[in-house]
Amino acid sequence: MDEPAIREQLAMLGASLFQRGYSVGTAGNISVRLPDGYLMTPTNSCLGRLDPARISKLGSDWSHVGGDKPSKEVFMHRAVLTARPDAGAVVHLHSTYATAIGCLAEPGETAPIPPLTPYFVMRVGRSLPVIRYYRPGDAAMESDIHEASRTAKAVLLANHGPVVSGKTLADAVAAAEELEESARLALLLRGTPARTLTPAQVDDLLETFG
Ligand SMILES: O=C(CO)COP(=O)(O)O
Ligand SMILES: [Zn+2]
Repeated sequence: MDEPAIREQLAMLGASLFQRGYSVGTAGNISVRLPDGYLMTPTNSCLGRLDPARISKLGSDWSHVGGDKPSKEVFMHRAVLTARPDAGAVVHLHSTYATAIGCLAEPGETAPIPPLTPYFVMRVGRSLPVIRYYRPGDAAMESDIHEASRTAKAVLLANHGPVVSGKTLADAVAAAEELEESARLALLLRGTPARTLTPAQVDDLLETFG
């Protein structure tokens, strides 16, 4: 896909996430890797009303080269895209159930959402590291997210929300949706003796689809 088509797709998927309640107000941001840099949603923009022509463009050195002023979370996106050379896009949301899990007093460090269903394992993977709270836009979060992203497709920012990568923008969006549904299941089943997938079943999924 060329850059104009990716801009259109970004606006279309942003609107789709917004319309279905995965993002409210001006929460969340999305980035896409390009051959000559990155596209990033503008700061304070609503994912439901992105103008393809005004989406921010950053050069390969992450400097702002076009469009509106980029998201304040450039450091968050840079952390993931530099740690994961295979990742083509990053979606950050404040989706309700994943964020709720990130607000638990003890969400756990690496597996705040258990492997309840195959698609969670296939889309998000084995681990979901929890990153300690940082103020939105704080450049200090970059090293923690970078380190965790070397081995995890997605991380959960405590008291803030998920950050999910994918090979393509469509993959990253699908993984963010799957993560939210799994968080919802995990909270629905909280306190109920649920059956999770076994380590062997998780291995089988990752060997087959990973
Ligand atoms: O989700 C957000 C902050 O974490 C939204 O910030 P931006 O509007 O700067 O992208
Ligand atoms: Zn945020």
